[in-house]
Amino acid sequence: MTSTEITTVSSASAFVPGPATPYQGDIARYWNNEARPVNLRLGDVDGLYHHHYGIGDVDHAALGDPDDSEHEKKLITELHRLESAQAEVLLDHLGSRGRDDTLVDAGCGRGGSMVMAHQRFGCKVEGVTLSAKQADFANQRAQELRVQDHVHARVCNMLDMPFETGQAAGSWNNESSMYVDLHDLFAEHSRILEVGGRYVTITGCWNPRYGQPSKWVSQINAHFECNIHSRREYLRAMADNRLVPQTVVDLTPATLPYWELRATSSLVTGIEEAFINSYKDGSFQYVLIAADRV
Ligand SMILES: C[S@@+](CC[C@H](N)C(=O)[O-])C[C@H]1O[C@@H](n2cnc3c(N)ncnc32)[C@H](O)[C@@H]1O
Ligand SMILES: CC(C)=CCC/C(C)=C/COP(=O)(O)OP(=O)(O)O
Ligand SMILES: [Mg+2]
Repeated sequence: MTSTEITTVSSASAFVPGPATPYQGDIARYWNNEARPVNLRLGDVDGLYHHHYGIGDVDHAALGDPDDSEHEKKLITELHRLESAQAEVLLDHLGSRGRDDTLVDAGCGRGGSMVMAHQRFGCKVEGVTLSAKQADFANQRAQELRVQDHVHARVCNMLDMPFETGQAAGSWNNESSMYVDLHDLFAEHSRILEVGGRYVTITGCWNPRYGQPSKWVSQINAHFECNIHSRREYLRAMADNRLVPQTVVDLTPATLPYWELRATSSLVTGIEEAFINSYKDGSFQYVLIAADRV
């Protein structure tokens, strides 16, 4: 039996096809097995679980004295605040969306951004992830928050989503586009988005001005089993798929305080140095791109 013929059962959806490629099978396994305290402890702060990084200045007054017995707890709360601030900025770039709209979170993780989008716009939010564990987690959270009629995750390949052509008023990738071919990805977003719809991504990308992916970028790829694209590739693949950038923001200076704070916490994972060094040597950038579907 080939991998495409295999079917698996998940409580997130009755029948889901097996992974489209062996690589996607590896990524599904990766996220099914993921339980890093840096993600779970931060999510426990307010019940919004993120798998992305933070932006904004650190509130040193909120952190208080490092010798304080509550310091670690305050640090976790602060890191989480910066990660939620990142999601708010992504949602800002979706523009004003109505209650009757459908938004699509491609690579939705545990669903924190989906809940935030619903709370902001009142609309329906559909998420896709390769991981059954993440989809179940996101749907469980939606149920606990009583938003399950509006927020729903499913196990599905973002390159082949079960949405009608033009069904979505907005869609996004929050740190999930480094797992797929960008031409395939933007062709699919372009298909599901209505004309005039909005696409937003926040991503880490290598900087063409540096030349090639640096050793730090290669280290990040190996750590997460992903394939970071260049900034140039994003813009080219969008242009080829009727996605016209309206805003490009270099968030690198805004994310460095998050990383420097995280590097001092007990929840370090060992990847902090690669992010800090690559952001500082200019080989890697944290960017937001918002594009109009034309
Ligand atoms: C780093 S996490 C980001 C999660 C979420 N966007 C957030 O901000 O919390 C990457 C996500 O991309 C998803 N992913 C990777 N490749 C995918 C694919 N081909 N189709 C659907 N989801 C995919 C993973 O399952 C995971 O949920
Ligand atoms: C910007 C880039 C290159 C992102 C790669 C994708 C990724 C793994 C994001 C964070 O996930 P996470 O929140 O699970 O990671 P961590 O455990 O490090 O917090
Ligand atoms: Mg994290």
